[in-house]
Amino acid sequence: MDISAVNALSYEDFVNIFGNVVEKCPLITAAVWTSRPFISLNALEATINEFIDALPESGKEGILRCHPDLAGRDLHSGTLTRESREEQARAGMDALSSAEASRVARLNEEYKRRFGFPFVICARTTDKTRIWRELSERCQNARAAEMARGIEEVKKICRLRLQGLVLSDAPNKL
Ligand SMILES: NC(=O)N[C@H]1NC(=O)NC1=O
Repeated sequence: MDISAVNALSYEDFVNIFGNVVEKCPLITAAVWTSRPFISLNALEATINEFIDALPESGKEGILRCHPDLAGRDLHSGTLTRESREEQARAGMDALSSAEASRVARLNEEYKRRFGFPFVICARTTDKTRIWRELSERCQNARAAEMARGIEEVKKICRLRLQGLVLSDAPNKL
């Protein structure tokens, strides 16, 4: 689908197709629909990012809380969204040893206990080793820094999901 086809979508089709570019936050997609027509994929992405940036802290925390833990309950119970399942699988989260699974569960809980929202990282741009390292290191950050970093990771995830849905006229790099 190219950007002209995106602009021609009905509201319902737009939300059905793009409603999960930010995990479990179709409200964002519904809100940016009114900004069409988009001159490019980058413009659509920028509109989503601007909407996110304009949210109060509580809204940004809400976006982070909509994200499933890496190798967490949703993965084990098969209730991840298709996008999250594919992303987590690519980072090896579905093939952990029991020791690794226990470690990531413990680190996720420690992170959530400290910040009140889950650790979020763009799994498609990293790997298991870097996830371990980032999860440990980022746990030491200040809450405000982690809120900002988590939202930046959400935007990376969103960009890759958009690129999977819309033909871009220029090669986007993360
Ligand atoms: N917690 C977390 O980062 N989850 C997300 N990351 C990603 O790339 N896909 C996810 O499900």
